Amino acid sequence: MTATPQVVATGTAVRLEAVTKVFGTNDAAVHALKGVDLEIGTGQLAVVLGPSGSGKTTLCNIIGGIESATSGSVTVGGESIGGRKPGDLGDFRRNHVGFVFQFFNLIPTLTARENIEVIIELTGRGDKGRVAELLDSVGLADRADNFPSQLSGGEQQRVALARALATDPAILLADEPTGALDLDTGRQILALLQDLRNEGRTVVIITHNSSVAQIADRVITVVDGRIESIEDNPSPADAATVTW
Ligand SMILES: Nc1ncnc2c1ncn2[C@@H]1O[C@H](COP(=O)(O)OP(=O)(O)OP(=O)(O)O)[C@@H](O)[C@H]1O
Repeated sequence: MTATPQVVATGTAVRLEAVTKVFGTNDAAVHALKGVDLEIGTGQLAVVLGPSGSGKTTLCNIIGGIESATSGSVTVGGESIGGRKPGDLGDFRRNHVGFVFQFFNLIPTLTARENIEVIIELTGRGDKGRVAELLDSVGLADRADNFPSQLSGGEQQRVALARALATDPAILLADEPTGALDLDTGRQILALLQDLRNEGRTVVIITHNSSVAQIADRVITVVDGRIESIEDNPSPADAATVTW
């Protein structure tokens, strides 16, 4: 009798080849990425680690179509975006990517529900009838009518996560999602991100916190604009056990 084959990632969600990014020109040029090659599989949770200024956010922004690469090839969700300017990538972002940021970036004059609805209106993707379900999925069913100022940091990050999911993105990019949170609250956000990975979504977490790498399928370390290492972890830790 043959063993049942283990189902692993079925494709490539992100592929970067020889990607460079230079900000500014001549004497003022900053070489933020100096030839980056990497792959992230569909349904993987990848953590991009690196010290401050190493190029993590630049990498995240290029994957998400917020910045364009100076050179190299960038393929995300099957779309080749390497040579395209951010202004031409609106459809790409709407169709493929959800973003979560360190400081939540909620609109202060809108309630939790409205912060999600506005993204559905702006992108034309998602279903306003699912907003309550989205808030429930991040444990905030009873806070829909609260403004950001009435929510804790962790709760605001949950709203931001629900907002990112409203358009049903194939890839979720989270730049320092626990950076403004205490340990317990940060762990809860990591657990939600891990749940999304377990549901088959591709999740990329950018952080300088090496403890977060414990929950990753793939750990990509960036140093001084270059990939220092890419390591695969066959048995990622449960987010609830991670500490820092
Ligand atoms: N718009 C910009 N103009 C000029 N230089 C930039 C710009 N954005 C980033 N840089 C530079 O590119 C390099 C990489 O920055 P990046 O923000 O990607 O690093 P990071 O690893 O995310 O850092 P941190 O952890 O501190 O956020 C840094 O030297 C930074 O100063």
